Amino acid sequence: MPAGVVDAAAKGVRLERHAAGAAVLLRRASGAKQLASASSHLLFRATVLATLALVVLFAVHYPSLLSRSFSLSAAPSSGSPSAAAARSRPSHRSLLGSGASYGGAAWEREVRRRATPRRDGGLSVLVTGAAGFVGAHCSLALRGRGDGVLGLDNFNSYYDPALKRARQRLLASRGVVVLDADINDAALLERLFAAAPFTHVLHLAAQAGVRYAMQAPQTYVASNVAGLVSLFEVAAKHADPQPAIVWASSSSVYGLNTDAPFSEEHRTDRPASLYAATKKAGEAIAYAYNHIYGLSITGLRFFTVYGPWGRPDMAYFSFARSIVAGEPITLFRTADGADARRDFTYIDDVVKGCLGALDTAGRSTGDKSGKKRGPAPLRVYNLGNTSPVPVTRMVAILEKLLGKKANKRVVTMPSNGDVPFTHANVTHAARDFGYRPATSLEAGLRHFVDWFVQYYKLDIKGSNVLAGKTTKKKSMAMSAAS
Ligand SMILES: O=C(O)[C@H]1O[C@H](OP(=O)(O)OP(=O)(O)OC[C@H]2O[C@@H](n3ccc(=O)[nH]c3=O)[C@H](O)[C@@H]2O)[C@H](O)[C@@H](O)[C@H]1O
Repeated sequence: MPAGVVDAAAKGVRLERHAAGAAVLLRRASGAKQLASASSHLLFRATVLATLALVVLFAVHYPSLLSRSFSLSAAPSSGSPSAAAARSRPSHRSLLGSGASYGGAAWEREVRRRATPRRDGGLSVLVTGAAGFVGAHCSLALRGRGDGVLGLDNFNSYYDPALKRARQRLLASRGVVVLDADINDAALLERLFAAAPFTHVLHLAAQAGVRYAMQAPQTYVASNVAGLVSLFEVAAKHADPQPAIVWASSSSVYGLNTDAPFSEEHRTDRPASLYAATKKAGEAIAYAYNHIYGLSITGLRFFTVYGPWGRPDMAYFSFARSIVAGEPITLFRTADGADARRDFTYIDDVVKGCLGALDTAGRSTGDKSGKKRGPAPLRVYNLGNTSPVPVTRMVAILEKLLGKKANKRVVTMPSNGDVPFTHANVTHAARDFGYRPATSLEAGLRHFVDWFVQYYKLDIKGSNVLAGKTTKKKSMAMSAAS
């Protein structure tokens, strides 16, 4: 075969191959096109279905977001507060989410609404530790007089979180929302201050308990030092306007002070526990933030606060439980055989002190730019009862109220942070905001035991609590406050 023919034939074969290849490519291309078109149909349908599902989900949850959760109108009826609280759902959780999920326009609107006072000249207060003992009582009192209140609490398990949840439900039933949030979550605090112009912060979130500090020292640093700094930082640098801050210090800062009664002028440089040391550190930190940023700061030194809805870790509460259960209680005596004494202070008196401190807290003088216009108030007050009582006397009152003898074991006070006595001088608080403690330990414990028996649904025969002997109205003051 001539070479040209061979070439032509070869070219023809190549051309045929190319043609065949092109046909295959074309077929593949058209297949791909069909596939792409089928996929886009599928994608379109999936998008439509997903959108529909989202619409349905939103429709189901929207009411809980804005109405059910915030129309917290189911007030506890008569009967035990716990039962009433259990009937009221913790719906604000679904409403306000938790932690990082907080935010959005609807959330901000609701934060603002909660923070808005309902009376002329009312305060707008962010309460930290609002599901705690003092926090819950103060939140209700503030709300009851028409101030705007928004609470937050991290619901830690230092003591039974179920009690904190019960307080939260009670507050919810009175229109106070408590967010699940930690004071160390600076981003959340910033969002809160961006959403609402809080005029005041009542900062009660803390790691409490004197003796527990031996077991869990870091939790004290995290809450009482790092948490305090976190709050001060946001209040100083992000809040506009800067709020005035009233916060919980402690009688324990007097430590091994022997001058009595304890005055704010006495030395507080001998803390006997890490708890006391963190509260003392808090007072120094407050000084620095006041000095640098012009934050108005008031520290309140609480003296062994007790009452209904109290803290189960405290002696009066745990002793009551042990007496009812027939279990032994351990009483501490000093090395020279003296009874430990405490200036037990009733919760209603402390609430009045907290509100008085808020009402008289002057304004902060700084702004977000870091400038301050002049000195801002820096205050510290004792909130005690001014009449120390031996712990043995406290036990005797409980025995009488519960109609049952305690099984007592007396030991020498271990060196775990305890102090032998506390005794408050409250002349400064009396002078500046009319603080006058008015509740004897007998009366206060009666209110506590009344609540205690109802909350835990105890049926105590022979006690002085039931059979209408107590002033129910008074002991249920917190649940009745609105
Ligand atoms: O004022 C405060 O700043 C602190 O008050 C509270 O501390 P305290 O005054 O130590 O209260 P609390 O534990 O109820 O012990 C009371 C008495 O019972 C004695 N006590 C205690 C336990 C025990 O098993 N036996 C006993 O005899 C004990 O020796 C003491 O004499 C808060 O807990 C604390 O968070 C902080 O707020």
